[in-house]
Amino acid sequence: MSAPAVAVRDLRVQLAGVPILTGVDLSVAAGEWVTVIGPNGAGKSTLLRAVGGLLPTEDAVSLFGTPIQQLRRRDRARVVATVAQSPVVPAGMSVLDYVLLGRTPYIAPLGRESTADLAAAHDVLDRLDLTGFHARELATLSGGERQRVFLARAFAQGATLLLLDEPTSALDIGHQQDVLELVDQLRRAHGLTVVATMHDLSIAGEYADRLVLLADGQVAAVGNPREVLTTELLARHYRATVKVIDGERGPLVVPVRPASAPDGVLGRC
Ligand SMILES: Nc1ncnc2c1ncn2[C@@H]1O[C@H](COP(=O)(O)OP(=O)(O)OP(=O)(O)O)[C@@H](O)[C@H]1O
Repeated sequence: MSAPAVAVRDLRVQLAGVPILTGVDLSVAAGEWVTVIGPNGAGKSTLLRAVGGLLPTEDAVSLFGTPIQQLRRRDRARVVATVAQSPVVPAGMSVLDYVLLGRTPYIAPLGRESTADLAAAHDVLDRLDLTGFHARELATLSGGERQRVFLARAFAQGATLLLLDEPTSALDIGHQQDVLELVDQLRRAHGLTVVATMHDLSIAGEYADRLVLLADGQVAAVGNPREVLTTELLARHYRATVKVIDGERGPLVVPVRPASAPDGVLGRC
């Protein structure tokens, strides 16, 4: 049997001396789409950063059977592409140059991008509805346009594992669907594995094979969307009053105004 795309065993992460993740286990099969959900501060982004090799994790994280700390930077970039929640935008950089950063693992040190690299960059820009944006300075784009450029860079990287931290948070409903359908098409066409985080629970359930509910730095539930998106689990871990409706592609989660404000509601604002 082949190694899972992602294997996380007893992952513990402390930041500034504070335990953020405490004993997280997660296994994601090659080709699978897993979305991590959970309330603010649960540790979702931290988990993605650890899986992407952006935090020291000793031997707790392996990608396709190799402990991530053993992968050299260039090799790791061919395996895993990460779209962070708020990537740093280099000052003065054009959209095309930013997307071409995704081709770095394929360009020789001190070399220049090839025609194939340029074609790959233009192709992803077209697919993400960004034709004509290549010469624009990244900093001048709207939030949603910029978010699609961040995704374009990750797609251009041609990695087999995509880590997407709230990839559609700035997108209008149409572009949300376009982007997630594109991720799913790429996944099916190229056997990509996707690990995402999302706050929109209905969308999370419509696209993911499995959901992982993270709460207080621990896995509180894992399973298919119907198993995880239940009124009980969402009330317990989000302190939210919701209705869960049976949708064609998975459960749809609708927030409903509680009969009275739950205890501590002001403390959450
Ligand atoms: N560098 C850091 N130093 C100290 N604490 C940190 C650091 N980075 C994150 N944290 C804390 O770790 C906890 C988890 O953060 P994380 O960003 O992983 O949560 P999240 O589940 O992605 O939250 P959200 O849904 O709000 O994006 C939070 O309490 C956050 O304040």
